[in-house]
Amino acid sequence: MNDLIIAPSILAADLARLGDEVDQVIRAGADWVHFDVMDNHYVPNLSFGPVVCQALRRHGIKAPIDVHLMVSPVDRIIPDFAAAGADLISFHPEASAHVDRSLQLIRDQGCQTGLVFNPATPLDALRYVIDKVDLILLMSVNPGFGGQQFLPVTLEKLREARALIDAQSRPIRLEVDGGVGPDNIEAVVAAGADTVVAGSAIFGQPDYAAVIDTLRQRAARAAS
Ligand SMILES: O=C(CO)[C@@H](O)[C@H](O)COP(=O)(O)O
Repeated sequence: MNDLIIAPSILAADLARLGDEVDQVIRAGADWVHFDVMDNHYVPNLSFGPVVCQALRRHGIKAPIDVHLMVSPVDRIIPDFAAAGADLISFHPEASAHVDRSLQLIRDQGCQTGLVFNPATPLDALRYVIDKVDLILLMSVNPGFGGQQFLPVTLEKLREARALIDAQSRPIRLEVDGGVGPDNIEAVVAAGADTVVAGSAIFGQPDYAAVIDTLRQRAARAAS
């Protein structure tokens, strides 16, 4: 398995102290910053946009920023996030009229690409574009809110996505997002995830290093 990447979702951080929260969670051992963008249209909630991403870069955050667009349409905002310092930009195929074009647009801006699948969305869109995808993100909750319960059907879908990825000749990361924490990280990693988003499981604890350490230890059990 690839090295495990832990990407705390800043949606669950104390947003009044966002720069310090991100510094703290990266110092505590997190790998990426997961940046959830909600537009009150594709999902029934509103979060933050490129200016906040840029503010994190200006604050001095060097860790990769993994932008998850829960917006429709997607193309107009992609260059803004690339300019704001995103490293990877993911979107939902049903939110883009031209999935191939949106993936190419992300690449043209110098970022890595991700396609995101809601719990009830099949992986079909990958069939014709997998050669342009650097990361597959499986939602294990319906998107729009942090702090929801993990949907167990995701495990089967992770296995399906893992088989697809393993049949490719180039690396693609498999990320899971929603309701993931110490109680189920072993199961998601055993099912094929190599990149784990966790919001409330990390920011809801007083000691970020302790919870990230627990997540890594439990994930390692999947390999043994
Ligand atoms: O994209 C989303 C929700 O739409 C996620 O990134 C959640 O924000 C993860 O939060 P937890 O379920 O880990 O609290």
